Amino acid sequence: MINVAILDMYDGEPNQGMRCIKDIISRFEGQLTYKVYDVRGKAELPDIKDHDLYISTGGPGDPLEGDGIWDLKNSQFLYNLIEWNKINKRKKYLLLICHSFQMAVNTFGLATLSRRKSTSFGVMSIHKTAEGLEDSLFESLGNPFWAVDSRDYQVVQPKMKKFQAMGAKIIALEKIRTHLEYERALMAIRFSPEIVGTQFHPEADPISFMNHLRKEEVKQKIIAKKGKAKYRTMLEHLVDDDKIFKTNETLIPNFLKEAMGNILEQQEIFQE
Ligand SMILES: NC(=O)CC[C@H](N)C(=O)O
Repeated sequence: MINVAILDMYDGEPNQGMRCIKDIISRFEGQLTYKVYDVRGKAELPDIKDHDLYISTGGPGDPLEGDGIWDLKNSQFLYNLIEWNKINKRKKYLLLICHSFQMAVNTFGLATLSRRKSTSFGVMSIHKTAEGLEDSLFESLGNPFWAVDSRDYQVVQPKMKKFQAMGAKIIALEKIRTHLEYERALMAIRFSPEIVGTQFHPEADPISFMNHLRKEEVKQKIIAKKGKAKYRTMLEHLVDDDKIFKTNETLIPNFLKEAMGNILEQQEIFQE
């Protein structure tokens, strides 16, 4: 049994992410269990030796802000993980979601983080790059594929020299936006063979998002900002089998299956 560390970045705020992540892990009954660490609320982070598999969640607020304690511990954790994987044969695997993805990009200095002109919220198309077409994380997903996006911040202007030095790759981008002044944001990065992250929410399931959209204040806000037609389209996208449902069923399971396979194989070959 492999014990997944869930690094909870929600800071005590109500969210759908934790339930969705636990739900996906529970599909691997008998193979995976999990333990939750309250990274922002309690500055809790596991010792790198304690787990082989990590999922770091989304969360509210500005990804460049911390309290000088938990955020530094988190950066240190990321550096430790990279270092560990450089020198050990038994690797550690990490999936970074949304807020965690943004923080990792900042820690490694891979791109610019900025506030968007308006919130991105809804079911969006995600576009694989040439490298993304070959990445195991996206196996069995179309191009584009669809995912829930929910954010005020964006990762733009990749520093390609930093990417090269780290061996990192951009594997997905935002849809092309018609206004020239908007840059196309990075939606997923393969940081290393073991570490991968997405700006969108691969854990989201249709139920969680539907419940959210049905809340009167959320509904009114979307209608006021985007119009009734857009609100209707969001609901339609939710029930399509090939959109959120497909991504929820595919992406994190791809990550978990590959990591589990590698962890078990390395355990067998490189016994202490
Ligand atoms: N859903 C998230 O994790 C949001 C990430 C970040 N706080 C933003 O607003 O951009």
